[in-house]
Amino acid sequence: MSLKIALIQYDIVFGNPEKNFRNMESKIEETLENKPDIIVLPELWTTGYDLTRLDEIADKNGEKTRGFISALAKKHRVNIVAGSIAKQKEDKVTNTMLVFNRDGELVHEYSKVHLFRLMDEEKYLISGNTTGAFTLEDVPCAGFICYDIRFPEWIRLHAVEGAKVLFVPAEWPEPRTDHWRSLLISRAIENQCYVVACNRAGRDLANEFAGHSMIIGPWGEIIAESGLEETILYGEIEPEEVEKIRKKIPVFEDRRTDLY
Ligand SMILES: O=C(O)CCC(=O)C(=O)O
Repeated sequence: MSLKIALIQYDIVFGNPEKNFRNMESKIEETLENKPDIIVLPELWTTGYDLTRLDEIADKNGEKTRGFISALAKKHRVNIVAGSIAKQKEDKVTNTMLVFNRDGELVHEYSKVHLFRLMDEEKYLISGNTTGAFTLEDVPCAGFICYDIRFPEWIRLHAVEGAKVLFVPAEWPEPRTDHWRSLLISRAIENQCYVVACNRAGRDLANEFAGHSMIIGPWGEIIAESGLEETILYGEIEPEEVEKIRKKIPVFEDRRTDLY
């Protein structure tokens, strides 16, 4: 079974959830002519990195985003890996990924485990401590957020437990585009799985972002890759391929768990 993916490499309007919700609705609708099975959004797409105003603009209990994405997923019968949002619960804010199935049900919630100090995340957010694993279309998947991809041991845990597709929403800055590309390709090769990574486009007050959203296969091959600009990137994945690659080079069987 192949799955069609659409990645919305969106230029987030800084600190303006209302505009971002409006824009995202039309972007999601724009993907529909390609009949995607899964739509993927970038990190913190409702607010961008407007961290000093989170009191005002974070989504209280994630309710607004949940209602909005759930309705679109159900209406269009499409799975949506809804990037991440600043989710406020009592006085704490997390950088939280939400995943919805074609019935509009929330099937997964994951808060970024590794906070990125270079962008002051640890001053305004608290980290998550739950698994990235979930199932979509009967395929075992896992989700991580941006800086998380620098922690192969965290991602490995999920691959060992069976994840075949790794989703990565991000706001990755342009000066480290090489790191972004190399880390994503490495995570795909070493874990012998698909990597579906949706970065934002554009700039905010402090950073220009890298774009270069990517779909990478379990052999490390680039299935689709965008440039810097705002765009929608399309590609197809075949989760059964993962088993073939894992049989060809049985990395998981060859691990020396007696040593490490
Ligand atoms: O690790 C990096 O270089 C970028 C990470 C990042 O921008 C983030 O986690 O938001």
